[in-house]
Amino acid sequence: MKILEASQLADLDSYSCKEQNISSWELMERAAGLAYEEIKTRLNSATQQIKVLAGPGNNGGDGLAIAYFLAQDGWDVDVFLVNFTSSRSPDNQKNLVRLKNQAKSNIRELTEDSELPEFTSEDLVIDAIFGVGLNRSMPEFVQKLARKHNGSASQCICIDVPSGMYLDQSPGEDEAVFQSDLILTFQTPKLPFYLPDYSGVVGEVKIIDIGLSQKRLSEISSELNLVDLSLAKKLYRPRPRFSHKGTYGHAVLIGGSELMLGSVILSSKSCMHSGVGKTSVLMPSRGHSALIQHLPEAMLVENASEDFISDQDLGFNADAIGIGIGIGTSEAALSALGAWLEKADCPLVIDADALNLIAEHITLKDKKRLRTLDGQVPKKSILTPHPGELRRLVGSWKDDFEKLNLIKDFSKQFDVIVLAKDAYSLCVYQDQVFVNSTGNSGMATAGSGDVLTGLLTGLLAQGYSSLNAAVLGMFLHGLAGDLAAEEMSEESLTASDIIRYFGDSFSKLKA
Ligand SMILES: NC(=O)C1=CN([C@@H]2O[C@H](COP(=O)(O)OP(=O)(O)OC[C@H]3O[C@@H](n4cnc5c(N)ncnc54)[C@H](O)[C@@H]3O)[C@@H](O)[C@H]2O)[C@@H](O)CC1
Ligand SMILES: Nc1ncnc2c1ncn2[C@@H]1O[C@H](COP(=O)(O)OP(=O)(O)O)[C@@H](O)[C@H]1O
Ligand SMILES: [K+]
Repeated sequence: MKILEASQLADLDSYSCKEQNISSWELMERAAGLAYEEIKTRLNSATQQIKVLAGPGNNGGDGLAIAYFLAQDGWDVDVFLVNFTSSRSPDNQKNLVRLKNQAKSNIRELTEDSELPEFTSEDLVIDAIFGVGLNRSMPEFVQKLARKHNGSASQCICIDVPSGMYLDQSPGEDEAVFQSDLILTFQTPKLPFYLPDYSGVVGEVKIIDIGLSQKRLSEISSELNLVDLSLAKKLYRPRPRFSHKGTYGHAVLIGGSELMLGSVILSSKSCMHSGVGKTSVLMPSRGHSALIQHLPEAMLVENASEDFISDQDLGFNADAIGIGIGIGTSEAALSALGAWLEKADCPLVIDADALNLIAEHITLKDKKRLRTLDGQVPKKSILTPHPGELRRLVGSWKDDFEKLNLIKDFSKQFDVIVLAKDAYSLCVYQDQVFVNSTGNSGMATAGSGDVLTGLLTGLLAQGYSSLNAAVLGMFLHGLAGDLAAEEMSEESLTASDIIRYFGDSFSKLKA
């Protein structure tokens, strides 16, 4: 699903009105009507007091229409006109006149001199002050209002976006943003919903299809996408009936060191469950018997050392290699990694300590040059850093938008795919950004990343392009975690459980 910028949304909006031969007011009426239908299903207590906060723009226009519909249906509504300017958009003005004529709700004006309303646990607040039009700090009294609301026990439904949220930047340190329980957003998801900087204000998100032009939407080029089931289905390649294990590739997992052997076993198991034809494992020899015990399907590659990975020749052609899990940061690991990066002639997934070693050997002042691993990270490799590893690779960022730019720069510089793992992982290739929609906090448990690496390596070996393997694998991994959590709770979820739900996860792609 495309994620659009404010200017693209405005374009889509006006194109749709022309295409459908409706006025902008009629579109607002439709959007507000659909938002109201959703609000209605959530109104359960007759004692609930509804407070609509409406700004003077089109977001406020939505709010005034919603207030009108609520009052029509007999709800008590207090409407606060948050008048930070004396001008109103024409559609807002039209809705205000209609609301006044209806004479069923209490309308009060709030300006910077007004006493701000109280919010209690009985209140349902509908925040329609600013939508996607916010382009500078909210006026101080609106920020005070947001802080007062956020400090109360009232419920809040935000229309389109929480007031105070920017689509293209994080809030300043002292800037207030309305905390939402529910966001009813129009037509397309908005990027900040998925970024850690806004995590404190984003509640449940419901995307409302307001019937904007599908034709125009398909024409608008967007480099930002939310990876949902329909996108994942497009990437998935069904298995031909007449096929054999050679059809699905030979994956190799290279990982482990003295005390970190379980992670490679986990990752190999994940790979074997990805649909791959064969999985071979190169690991310290002291882990060999454990691997065969836990994963008899896997094949072992001889390894010269008991404790560290080596750069032993495989003796066959690998279709994909996943490297780095549990290798540690010793000289032995560094030298084996260097050798593998140099000789690998198949796509790679690079994870964990391999990333730390690479980060250490990027010249800090001039990230253009790799020193020890000089230019050796093969192009189109998938790098899967968690936030700590990412920081070591690309440097520090002041906010999520700067982080995204650093990742894009890094991806361009080394021509690699960066899968930045997080609550909503971001898969970035050059300027293209894929935001994952699956996953849950039950996956914040040791080994979940190892499972992802195995899955990605398996998909790569099956012939998916690096970008498609990364995007599809990221989605399937989170989906398996979600399905597992549904059955067994987030708390008791372990990384091994994620693998057990790969089957159900793949089934969703075929449904
Ligand atoms: N795009 C769409 O498809 C639709 C949009 N609609 C609504 O329209 C909203 C966008 O409306 P607007 O473009 O009128 O913008 P807003 O209602 O978000 O903001 C109003 C105006 O305030 C001004 N402004 C921005 N930051 C300010 C600040 N810090 N202090 C003072 N003034 C500031 C801007 O000029 C802006 O246009 C959407 O979020 C949505 O709620 C809906 O009515 C239906 C359809
Ligand atoms: N709160 C969360 N919501 C969704 N996914 C999460 C959450 N926390 C972690 N994950 C996912 O779990 C995995 C954790 O990876 P990582 O930190 O490398 O784990 P490990 O190193 O223990 O294997 C990533 O894919 C990440 O996206
Ligand atoms: K809003």
